Amino acid sequence: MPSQLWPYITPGIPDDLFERLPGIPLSKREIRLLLISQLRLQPNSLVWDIGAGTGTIPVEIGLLCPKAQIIAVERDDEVASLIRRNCDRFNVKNVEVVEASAPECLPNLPQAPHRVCIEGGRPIKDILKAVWQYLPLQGRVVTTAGNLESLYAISQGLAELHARNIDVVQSSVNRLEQKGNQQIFAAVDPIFILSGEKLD
Ligand SMILES: C[S@@+](CC[C@H](N)C(=O)[O-])C[C@H]1O[C@@H](n2cnc3c(N)ncnc32)[C@H](O)[C@@H]1O
Repeated sequence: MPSQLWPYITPGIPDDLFERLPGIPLSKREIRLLLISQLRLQPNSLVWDIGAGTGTIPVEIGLLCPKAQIIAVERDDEVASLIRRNCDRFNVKNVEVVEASAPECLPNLPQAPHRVCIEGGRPIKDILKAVWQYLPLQGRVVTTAGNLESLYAISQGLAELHARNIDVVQSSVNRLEQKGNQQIFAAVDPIFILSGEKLD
């Protein structure tokens, strides 16, 4: 592991330490922290990350829970390779990258995930409903919405699925940035983080 990446073994890895590909989104550090907190991980959790993108969530979970099994699902093959490289970069060994599209691939994944993070796939409500079929009792889903349409679709989906302990948090984060000769606070795009559990 390059020395600059050590000792990032706690959640909240700075965004610029991940390898990026142009145009491929990344959950910003502060949003990631909220998302990971909402996952309420356990040491041996089986976690599905649907639409894993740059791989920031699998890397963070892999470092936090080295005994967990993390399945990173990504439909784009170049992006899937990026996830593998980011896992190598942080020496994360417990992530399996599945190059496939959800929800079609769900029957072929290791079954009965304790935790599912959904950050990709449209329509999002259909992905949520498909994932729910594979969730065991006590299982928990965390998903994000960056716009009103997704927020509405996910809330409606959670309600229709009779999800319990529904939790919705909206981020409000400002970062200090240099602009010309001034330091200003720039807003990070607000994101809704929605969670729900399957209890019956
Ligand atoms: C917002 S990005 C995820 C960013 C990620 N959380 C991170 O911080 O690195 C969403 C990703 O989902 C992938 N995706 C979209 N629809 C998908 C689907 N149906 N199945 C699998 N991956 C999908 C996209 O290719 C994209 O890379």
